[in-house]
Amino acid sequence: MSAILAIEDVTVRFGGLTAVNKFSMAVQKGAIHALIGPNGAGKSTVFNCISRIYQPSEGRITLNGEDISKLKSHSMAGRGVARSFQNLELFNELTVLENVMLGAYSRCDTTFLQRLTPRPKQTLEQAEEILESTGLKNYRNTKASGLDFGHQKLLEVARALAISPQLLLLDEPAAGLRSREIERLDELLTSLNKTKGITILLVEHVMQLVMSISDRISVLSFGEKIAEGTPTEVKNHPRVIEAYLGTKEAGRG
Ligand SMILES: Nc1ncnc2c1ncn2[C@@H]1O[C@H](COP(=O)(O)OP(=O)(O)OP(=O)(O)O)[C@@H](O)[C@H]1O
Repeated sequence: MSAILAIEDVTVRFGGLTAVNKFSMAVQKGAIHALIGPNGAGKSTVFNCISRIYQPSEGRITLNGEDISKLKSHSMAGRGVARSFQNLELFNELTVLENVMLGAYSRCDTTFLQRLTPRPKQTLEQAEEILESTGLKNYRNTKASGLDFGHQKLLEVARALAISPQLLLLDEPAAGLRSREIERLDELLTSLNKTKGITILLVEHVMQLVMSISDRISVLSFGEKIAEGTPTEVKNHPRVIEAYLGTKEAGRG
């Protein structure tokens, strides 16, 4: 395997606060990689650097070897990088199908005029296929606002799939989901990874999902990487136990 995404010595400062400090991580092509850590550890900040919403103060980020550190966020879709957001960003008054179809137009390899002239057949067929694979087919004509929360989270993933991504960035996809919904998300992400070869990087607090689907996990605490490895390695790492439970003593308990 080779790295699809490499983060090298990235530091992010907000005024006097160092939110991320010399953070490095490599996501291998075809892997499911999770970025975890306690609240305020710097996970979303790293995510926002990758999707080019934040500019690192120092360091380099490469995608398939290309330095993307200076690119604008809208050019990421054209490079096959899709992301879902922590807070749902759906078009509530549009149907499930329309939401997915619109997702396809965030791929910015077209001019504005071309985007105003849709390719209905191609986009419709692709959207139907995504609804089938994400289990949303029966909700095709339901407004996004009419879905329950679990299906809205699935729709957020479905919309990201509309650009046929090579790398899918998911920001807390399991937040607020019930156990059965987490299992469904687990099956979906595993299937997207195994059958479509999509590399997935997720930030997530729900350990049931992280430990089940991840090939590799990186752990941030106070902006610094404290551990990295397989789920088993990370779960038993003393610094991870300490970061989550507060003290080494608590970790042993
Ligand atoms: N735009 C910003 N301006 C100033 N400070 C920020 C900004 N974004 C994040 N921070 C700060 O950077 C630190 C890391 O925040 P970040 O949101 O990346 O953590 P996180 O690990 O994603 O947390 P959570 O799990 O709660 O979402 C925090 O102290 C946060 O307050």
